Amino acid sequence: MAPPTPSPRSAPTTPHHHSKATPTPHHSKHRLHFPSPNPKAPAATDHPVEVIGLIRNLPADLRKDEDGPAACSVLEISGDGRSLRVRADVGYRDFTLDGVSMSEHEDLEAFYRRFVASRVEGVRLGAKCTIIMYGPTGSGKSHATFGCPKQPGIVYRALRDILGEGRDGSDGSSTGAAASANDDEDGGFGPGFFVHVAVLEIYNEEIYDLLSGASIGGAGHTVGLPKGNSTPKVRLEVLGKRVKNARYISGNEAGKITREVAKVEKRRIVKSTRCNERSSRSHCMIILDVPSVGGRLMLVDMAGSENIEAAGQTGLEAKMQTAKINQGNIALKRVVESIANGDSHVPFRDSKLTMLLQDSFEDDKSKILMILCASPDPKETHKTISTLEYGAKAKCIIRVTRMPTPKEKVDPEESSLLLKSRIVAMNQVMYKLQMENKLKEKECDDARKELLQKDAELAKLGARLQLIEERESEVEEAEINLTVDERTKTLKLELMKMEEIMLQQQAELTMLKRRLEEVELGRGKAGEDTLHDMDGGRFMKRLETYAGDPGMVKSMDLDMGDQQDSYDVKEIREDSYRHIISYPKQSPLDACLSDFEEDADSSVLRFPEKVSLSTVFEGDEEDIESTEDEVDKEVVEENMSHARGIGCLMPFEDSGLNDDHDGCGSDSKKKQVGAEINSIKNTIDAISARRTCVQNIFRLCGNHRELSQQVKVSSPLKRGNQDENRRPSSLMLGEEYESKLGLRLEQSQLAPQGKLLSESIVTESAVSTLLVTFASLELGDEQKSADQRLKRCVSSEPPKDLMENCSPGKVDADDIVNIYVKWEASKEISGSLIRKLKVLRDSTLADLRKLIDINLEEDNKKFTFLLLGDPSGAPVAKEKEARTRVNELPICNNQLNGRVACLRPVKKAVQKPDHVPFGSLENTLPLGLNSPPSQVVLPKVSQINTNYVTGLQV
Ligand SMILES: Nc1ncnc2c1ncn2[C@@H]1O[C@H](COP(=O)(O)OP(=O)(O)OP(=O)(O)O)[C@@H](O)[C@H]1O
Repeated sequence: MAPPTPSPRSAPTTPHHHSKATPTPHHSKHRLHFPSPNPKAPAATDHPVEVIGLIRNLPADLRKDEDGPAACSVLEISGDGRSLRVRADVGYRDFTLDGVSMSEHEDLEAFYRRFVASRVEGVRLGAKCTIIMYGPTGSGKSHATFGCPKQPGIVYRALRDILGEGRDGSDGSSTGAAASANDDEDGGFGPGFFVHVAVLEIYNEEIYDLLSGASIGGAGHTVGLPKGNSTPKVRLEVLGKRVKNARYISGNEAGKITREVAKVEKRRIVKSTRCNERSSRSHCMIILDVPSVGGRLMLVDMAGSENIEAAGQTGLEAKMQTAKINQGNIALKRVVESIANGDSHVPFRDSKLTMLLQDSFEDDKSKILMILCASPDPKETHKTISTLEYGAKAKCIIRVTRMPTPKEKVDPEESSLLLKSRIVAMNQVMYKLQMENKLKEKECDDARKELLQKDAELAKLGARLQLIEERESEVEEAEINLTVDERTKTLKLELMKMEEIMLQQQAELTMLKRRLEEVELGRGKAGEDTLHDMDGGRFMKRLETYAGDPGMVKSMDLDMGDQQDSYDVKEIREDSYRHIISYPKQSPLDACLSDFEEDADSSVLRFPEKVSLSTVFEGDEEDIESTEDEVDKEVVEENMSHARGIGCLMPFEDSGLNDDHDGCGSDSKKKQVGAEINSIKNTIDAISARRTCVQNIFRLCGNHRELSQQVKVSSPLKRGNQDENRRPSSLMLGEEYESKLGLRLEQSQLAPQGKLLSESIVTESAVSTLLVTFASLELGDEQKSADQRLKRCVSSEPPKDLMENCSPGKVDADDIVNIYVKWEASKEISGSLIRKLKVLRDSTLADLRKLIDINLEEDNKKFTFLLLGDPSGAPVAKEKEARTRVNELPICNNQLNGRVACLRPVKKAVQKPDHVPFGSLENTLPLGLNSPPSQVVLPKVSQINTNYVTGLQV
């Protein structure tokens, strides 16, 4: 027993009954165009494909088997007539279809009327129907489509039904030709209908127009049909789902159209096969349009779906042809299966046949009637089963009818529930939004509070900052005020101290002046009247005043230990500048002073810068030589000048000046003067130790310059408009000391003028020594004896020792060394020659320093000797200067008596006290040659002691 054939869930029992079926699990776009919003609601479905089984009768040869029993049909209708049972050797299979018709029981007319007429009627009314003849070769497809001479096929019957020619329908055995004849007789009855008929052939996947080129005649309304039958078929192109430029037969006469169609049907390619003597090798499609109502009927007679082996085709062309035929069949099978399975893709484009059938499957108004042709021959059982299986699947194709949209139809309950749910959802959303809003408001409040708190903190910080700034400003101001107060106090104290010092100095000066005046007055009474004419008398008084001042003695005693200075002075007293005091030839003292002044003036005129110091010379040898020559020349001139009035350190016997003083050069006088000089010299030696006391005197007096300045103001030596500031310091000193001493050497009291001028060699040191001696005599126990000796010296008898010391025989020219003083070359100083000095060979650098100090400005007095005289030479420590002799200095320009004293300035860091709001009190005492005598400035406070010491180095 064969297994039951699978049937659709709700297969229609009758071909005309369209029962509603539940949707199949296979949903495709072809079935679910408008899904129902409510799945519970029944869906309006439709079966677009009806499957009808058409079982031909057994071939005549099988029914009339003379040698054996007739073949038995393997097919039989079961059940309600819609199931077909296929019998096999081992069983059967039942296939439920929409209808089954067996030719042996029902002819074509009955079949048509039972299964097709209703469809055609629909087409006539405007429906669209596609009738597909499917089945293996020889199963009667063509026979059912076109009929036979006795029984017209479905095409002709449809034409008749549409055009009204087949109302009687009784002649079911009439063929196409017969029908055509009858039509001619009837003359047609469908004046209201008009049809277009096109006949196409699909062969080897090409579409041919069977009407094109066909010889069509008759009374039919034909369009574009050429006459003659020899014209080859025209191949058509497919444009979308339709063919392009297909010819058609138009008319309302069924007979005529039938005849024409019957003619062109003959043009189909047929071939005799083992299964079919006239097997169709192509698919034939007849399209009948009813344009007045829009109906369309498509009849498709498919080629046999046999396999190649079964078809008995041999050869490559035959196999290819069979393959092409099967391609259409297979494509249609796939389309049906895809639609039935609900696939998203339906392979309509796999073949030309399916392309033209696409509208039939997709159009909702289109119905498909699939007629499964089968043969009851037992040999064709497997084909029959295959065809039925295919039909059964096509029957499963359903199409969901259009359902109203939700807008068009809304279920009130559903709408209510939906609205309620929506309301609930909206309430929930609103509640959520409200909560979020509250949360946001809370956060906003917190942020606002935090912001306010931050603002408050910021305000506090600002206030605190302002307070701190105010406090800082107050503290700073207080500190500044305190500092200013402290500095003000300090400055006031310093100022007070300075004022006290100044007052004290002024008091001391006043006292000293008063003492000096008293001394001068005392001396004036006791001394010669001539001394009162000169300012030097006042100096005598001052010295006497000092001598009577116990405070002075006391202060002088404090400096008694400065033996080094006294030693130095002693060393240089005869080694420094040597000048011959010139005295007038005629009058004893006036002439002397006159000559002295003349000499001084001349010296000033001649030696503004180089009385004892030479002019600047460069380091070049030629310059040095020229400078040396110039210096020598000047020295000679100086000697010559001194020979005339003043003279220089020269041997007495060589001076030649003795001859110039006739009447004054007696031997007795000479001896007397020499003895006096010797005496003075001895006295100088004796009181050299008291020099410190004199220095203290000068210190108390301010300094010797001040005294000299005061003396010079009242000195008769100051005459005319000559600038005494230009005088050489040596001359000034000599003049000063002379004035201070009240030294008036009268001609009668001295040696003969000529002798004296030439032989009285009084150096500045000697004069200073005289002063020192005098002062010492005034101050010490030996004052009177010294005074007497000085009086003798200045009166008529010069000390013998002095004369001896100053004798020309004791000062040899070889003992004099010319010292060329120069600065060490540097960025600030060019290293040029400063002065030329003459010193004794035994002199030390300390002696030389004293001489240099006299001729240097105050600011340049700090220097260091360079022993080698070269800038690269080793500096000499100051404490070693007293032990270093000038001979150790380098020789200048190969001169045995020439030495170079190279000075390296000592840079002193002057720090001005920043807290002193006043200008510094500069010590601009006229130490230099160019300093104006009128400037009397107190020394710096911080350098008072130093300056005093420096001032005493003279
Ligand atoms: N119901 C029927 N009654 C009488 N003869 C029939 C019937 N069906 C088919 N035949 C005959 O069988 C032969 C084959 O039929 P037909 O050509 O229609 O087969 P087919 O399915 O079209 O084959 P193919 O696919 O090869 O064209 C024809 O000679 C035809 O006259």
